[in-house]
Amino acid sequence: MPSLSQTTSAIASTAAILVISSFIMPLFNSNKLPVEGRLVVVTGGSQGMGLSVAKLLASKGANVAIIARNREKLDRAVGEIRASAAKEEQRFIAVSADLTGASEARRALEEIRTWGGAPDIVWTCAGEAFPGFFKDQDVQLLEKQVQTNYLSVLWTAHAALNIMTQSPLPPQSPKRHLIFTSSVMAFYPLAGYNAYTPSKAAIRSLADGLRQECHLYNIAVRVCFPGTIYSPGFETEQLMKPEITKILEGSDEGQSPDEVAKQCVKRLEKGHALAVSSFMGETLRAASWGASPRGSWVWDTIFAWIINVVWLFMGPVMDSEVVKYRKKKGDGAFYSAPPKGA
Ligand SMILES: NC(=O)C1=CN([C@@H]2O[C@H](COP(=O)(O)OP(=O)(O)OC[C@H]3O[C@@H](n4cnc5c(N)ncnc54)[C@H](OP(=O)(O)O)[C@@H]3O)[C@@H](O)[C@H]2O)C=CC1
Ligand SMILES: CCCCCCCCCCCCCCCC(=O)[C@@H](N)CO
Repeated sequence: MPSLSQTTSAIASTAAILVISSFIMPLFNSNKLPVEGRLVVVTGGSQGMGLSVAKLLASKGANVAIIARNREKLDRAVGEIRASAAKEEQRFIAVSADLTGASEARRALEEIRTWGGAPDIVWTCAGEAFPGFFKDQDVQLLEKQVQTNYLSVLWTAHAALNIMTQSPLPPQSPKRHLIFTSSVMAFYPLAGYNAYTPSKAAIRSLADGLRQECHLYNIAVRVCFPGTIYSPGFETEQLMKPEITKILEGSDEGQSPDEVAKQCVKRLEKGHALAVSSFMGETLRAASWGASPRGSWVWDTIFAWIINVVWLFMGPVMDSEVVKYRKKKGDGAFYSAPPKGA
């Protein structure tokens, strides 16, 4: 039996090693996402999180190309991005394209290649949510959300990878990156977002598979999982969001687009494959790791054990909110109206 003093000193020295190494290790950790002088493409870069990402990377010295549909918003955004630049010689361009079409995505990226060469980093931020009850949404709206949230990423990634692999970098160069934007709801779907969330979950799946495949080209594949972002898109979605959805997502504090960009970039610079932007994101990710690479082996493993137990209680609590809401509104309140004449 070790004595009490032996046990105490073992614990104390382990703690000391952990504390000291947590100060020393960062000194050896290089930035995994250097952007200075490199070409970054940001889809959905004309507003919200995409614009914040573009401005932040411009402030770190990147040349930035943004893609979105609306020309006026694009032009205004490029002005803002240019104003954030670190140096005079950085270059910026805005390309208008609807990324839900494969040929448009290809054209936009080819236009950028002609302008500035093959991109080093392609970060997809384009996406939009139209919350509502699944059964009440018309099929066009269901399809549109798959197109804007999933197909736009699929086409962008496909075109980008083809362009990147046609102009290989010298072996010692920092890695090229494909970065996708999903949502914390890829980890925990909520009522009212069922036309949107599956596309965000598909993005995570695409990233996990492509990350493995892209080791063939030494290209890093990453995903960000923001929670609520107080963006122009969020204001629009609030107008149609069911009350119960607002209740369910109410415990998420939300972040400004600038804060989301800052938090995601910080974690991508550390090399996180699944980059969250908040503690809520970390909590929701904890029980959803599967085989994805962890950010911190020790912390993510211990936290996952804890959260797996927490969900035993939180899952039913969240579901019971919906049942409570149904009872408050009266059973049958959410049924569809019978067809006319029936
Ligand atoms: N807001 C939130 O609470 C959350 C958002 N997210 C995700 O984060 C990302 C950024 O969200 P947010 O900051 O709210 O963005 P916004 O909705 O404010 O902006 C969306 C951007 O994407 C562009 N875009 C939309 N559709 C297309 C298209 N078909 N082709 C090309 N560009 C398109 C828009 O420009 P234009 O309309 O001119 O094309 C705009 O630049 C999205 O992927 C979103 O799904 C994730 C979690 C939470
Ligand atoms: C383990 C215990 C945790 C239980 C708490 C669960 C709370 C869930 C909050 C989810 C917030 C969803 C924000 C994403 C929004 C989004 O993607 C859209 N706004 C798209 O635009």
